[in-house]
Amino acid sequence: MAAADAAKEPTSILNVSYDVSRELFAKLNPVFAAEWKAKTGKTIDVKQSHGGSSKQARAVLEGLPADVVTFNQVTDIQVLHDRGNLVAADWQQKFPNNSSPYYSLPVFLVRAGNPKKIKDWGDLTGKGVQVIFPNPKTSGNARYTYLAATAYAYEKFGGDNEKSRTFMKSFLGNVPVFDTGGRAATTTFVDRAIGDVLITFEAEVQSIRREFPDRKFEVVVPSVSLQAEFPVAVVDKVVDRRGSRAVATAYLTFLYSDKAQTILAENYNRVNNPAVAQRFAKQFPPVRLVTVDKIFGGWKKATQDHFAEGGILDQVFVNR
Ligand SMILES: O=S(=O)([O-])[S-]
Repeated sequence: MAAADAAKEPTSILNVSYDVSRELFAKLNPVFAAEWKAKTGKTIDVKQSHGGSSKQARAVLEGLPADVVTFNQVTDIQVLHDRGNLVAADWQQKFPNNSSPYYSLPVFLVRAGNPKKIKDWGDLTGKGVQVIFPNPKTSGNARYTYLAATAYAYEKFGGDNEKSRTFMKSFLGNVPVFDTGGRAATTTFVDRAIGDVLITFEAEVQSIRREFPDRKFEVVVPSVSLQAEFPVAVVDKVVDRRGSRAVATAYLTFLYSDKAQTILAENYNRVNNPAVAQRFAKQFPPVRLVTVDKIFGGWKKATQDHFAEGGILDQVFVNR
């Protein structure tokens, strides 16, 4: 790089991320900064921004200068290409595993002793059970929950659409409040003590359990859940303007390193690195995971069918 360009290199980058990843990236960022310093002699400060993932994607489209995005759903990155040409068309090919350095799934957190005896999705539709998860219109986390429950219903009712819709109507009818993001849903369940079950990513559920040992929350892993991906991308338009491409790319590459994969697994995110996955295997109960591609024909179709204006979500929720 020419001296003039090097002089322009920024001393910070911004990672715009989903709602419940604050603490995770607060752990990863200083490790990356130390590695970057050791390798290049340069100081870098990785700044963080968090919120409901689709809301965050909209903010980036509206000008929030993200050098990188670390989201929880491919559509939230794809929209940055489709609507703003901010990321490359082939962004999913830029990093391993379709640019998804880790994965997770929605699981349940219930109150001490599991008083409502909640074991599976089918236990969440009964009278008197209150279910907490955020709004599928603004939160990727919530979309995984909604689709996981739908996948369960499809299986249970042998693909019968009417029965599945009735199931989803009861399920959604048991949600007393739809927060905009995953962390607000956590606050509703933990601090406001509303609800019998919180449904969110396994990493969030485990971190709540560890943070509040005296509350004796219990984790329940349902019989089937949906694989959640956590895709990442360099925001080309921003890094080219700011001169931060090298450090932004190194940052996302770092997420695949043994060190970062270990931190991810320590924080209850499932990883693909075989050695790290094996070392942490005990903390991840086996679960049958289905995918959006297999059950719903991919995110594009799932979004059109379920989450678009007037889609199945609007129909089953409004008509409850
Ligand atoms: O951002 S989130 O609500 O999907 S965790």
